[in-house]
Amino acid sequence: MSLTIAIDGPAASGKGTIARALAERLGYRYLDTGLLYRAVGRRTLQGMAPLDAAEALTAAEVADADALRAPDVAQAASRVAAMPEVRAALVDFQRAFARRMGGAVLDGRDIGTVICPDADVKLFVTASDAVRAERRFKELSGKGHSVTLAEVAADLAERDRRDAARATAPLTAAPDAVRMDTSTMSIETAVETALAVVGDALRRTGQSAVS
Ligand SMILES: Nc1ncnc2c1ncn2[C@@H]1O[C@H](COP(=O)(O)OP(=O)(O)OP(=O)(O)O)[C@@H](O)[C@H]1O
Ligand SMILES: Nc1ccn([C@@H]2O[C@H](COP(=O)(O)O)[C@@H](O)[C@H]2O)c(=O)n1
Repeated sequence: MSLTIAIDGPAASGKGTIARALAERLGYRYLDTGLLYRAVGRRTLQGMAPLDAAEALTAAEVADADALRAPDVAQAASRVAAMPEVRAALVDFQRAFARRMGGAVLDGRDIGTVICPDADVKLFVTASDAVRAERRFKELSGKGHSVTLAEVAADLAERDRRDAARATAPLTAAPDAVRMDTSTMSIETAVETALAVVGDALRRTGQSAVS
């Protein structure tokens, strides 16, 4: 037996960093569900209509990950993510991924609330607005994007507002999620804190703890 781990939170809170590290330490598969919405958003920037599920998944697989990380793609992703038909088209793929044998870690905005409401572990990862903006600014500048800290902060604020306000699957913590504020945590501390929560779930379900 193995676990399904759902990690949600606002943009640049560090959930992907934690999710990837957990998947690596546990030998689970990892799905960054934001990439699905980014792929759909990118296609709309290219003048195409929002896609059906199969096309979205292909777009996420074939698109160059760095291109999907661009700030205009993030905004487009957040706009298409507010469309119920786009979300509906992506549900089955995400749920099937979570159910496959061998354990899975998924991160996004609605994993613990809508995609995997029965997940064994739910984390809701946050950090202060200033810390998130600083982290994303560093990341984008490091990849050669020409952005200012103020632009990055405005982008995050607009996406968070839209993601939390939409009617379908808004960004919110599941009532049973463990909240983690990573504002003052190093990456190592954040990963160890998440691993401790996973360790509790493994013991609860009679499985051996993470080594
Ligand atoms: N605890 C931390 N301390 C310092 N930097 C961090 C920490 N956690 C993550 N980062 C850095 O912050 C940036 C954003 O992290 P990450 O991509 O994990 O966020 P995210 O919540 O998955 O964002 P998004 O939803 O936009 O994909 C990355 O550059 C990452 O290396
Ligand atoms: N489960 C999810 C995942 C993402 N979104 C939307 O996609 C945008 C980009 O996501 P990142 O995690 O890559 O930043 C995000 O702002 C959301 O609008 C979503 O709705 N549900």
